[in-house]
Amino acid sequence: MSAKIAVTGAVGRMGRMLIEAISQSANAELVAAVEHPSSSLIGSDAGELAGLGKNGVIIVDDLGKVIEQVDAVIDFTAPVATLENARQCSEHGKALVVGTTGFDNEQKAQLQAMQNQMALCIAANYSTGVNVCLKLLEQAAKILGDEYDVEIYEAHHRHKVDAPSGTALAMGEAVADSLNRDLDKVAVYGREGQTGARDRDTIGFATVRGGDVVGDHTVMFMADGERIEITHKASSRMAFARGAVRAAAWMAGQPAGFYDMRDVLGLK
Ligand SMILES: NC(=O)C1=CN([C@@H]2O[C@H](COP(=O)(O)OP(=O)(O)OC[C@H]3O[C@@H](n4cnc5c(N)ncnc54)[C@H](OP(=O)(O)O)[C@@H]3O)[C@@H](O)[C@H]2O)C=CC1
Ligand SMILES: O=C(O)C1=N[C@H](C(=O)O)C[C@H](O)C1
Repeated sequence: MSAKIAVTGAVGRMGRMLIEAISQSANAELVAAVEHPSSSLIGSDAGELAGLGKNGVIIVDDLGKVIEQVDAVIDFTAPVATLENARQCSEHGKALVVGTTGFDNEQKAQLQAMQNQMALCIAANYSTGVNVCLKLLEQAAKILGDEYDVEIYEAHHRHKVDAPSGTALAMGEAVADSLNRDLDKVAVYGREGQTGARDRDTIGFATVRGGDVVGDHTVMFMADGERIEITHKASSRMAFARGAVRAAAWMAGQPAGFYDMRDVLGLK
């Protein structure tokens, strides 16, 4: 049986891609689409906006109007919108797949506190490739230990509003945890001026924004005489969308609790 899905942020870059990915999935069915109340596209056909032709799903301005019809919600919007949608999912016990990035610590805590009322999946990146990279990074960091300097580079399109990317932060956390470091204490977000020599335990982040770059991430482990680089390059948002739809179909059958894409892929 296919899971009945609502997509929030339905007209956004990821929203449209998610609607297309659902149309290609045997395990998911689009039953609702939600957009910002101020959008001129409320009342439009979601399939048509995604370039698929009419599918009869009319875009509404509030998740509350459609939530009873769904098994799971996929939300790729912005932190404030995601928190509001999560509150509605928790009140109705609906599964939620969160793709939004850029939460502050307070927002993260508010989201995580809802895990007892709903099946909640949060991942900064739903592509299979990035989740395999996270696993490889844990292994590399454990083997290489403290002798290698770790730096993380990411590049995205000119419209991205948060930095560093959620994926870069997740990669930093994977490495820091494996090295028994606290990322909040060792992260360096950019360097300028007389910085002094590199502090051994730091994990540096470098951010590039421009053009239509879908998402590039490289983690470098550097020592005297050699360097290892683990790189992921996304060339289509479909890689994220397919993963999120897979997660939503899986989450629809899960008990309340906190999950990420590595649970969905069986990588834990
Ligand atoms: N986890 C993953 O695999 C991936 C995560 N992302 C993340 O997903 C998020 C969305 O990315 P993207 O699709 O490129 O962004 P877009 O800006 O294209 O889309 C976001 C959508 O959410 C809507 N939205 C924003 N704020 C609100 C609000 N307060 N209430 C209701 N609707 C709102 C926007 O409407 P409006 O334009 O009217 O504000 C828009 O339709 C980002 O955080 C991004 O980092 C992206 C790709 C992959
Ligand atoms: O905003 C984007 O586009 C992306 N955001 C996610 C992130 O912040 O890591 C995932 C992906 O890299 C694309």
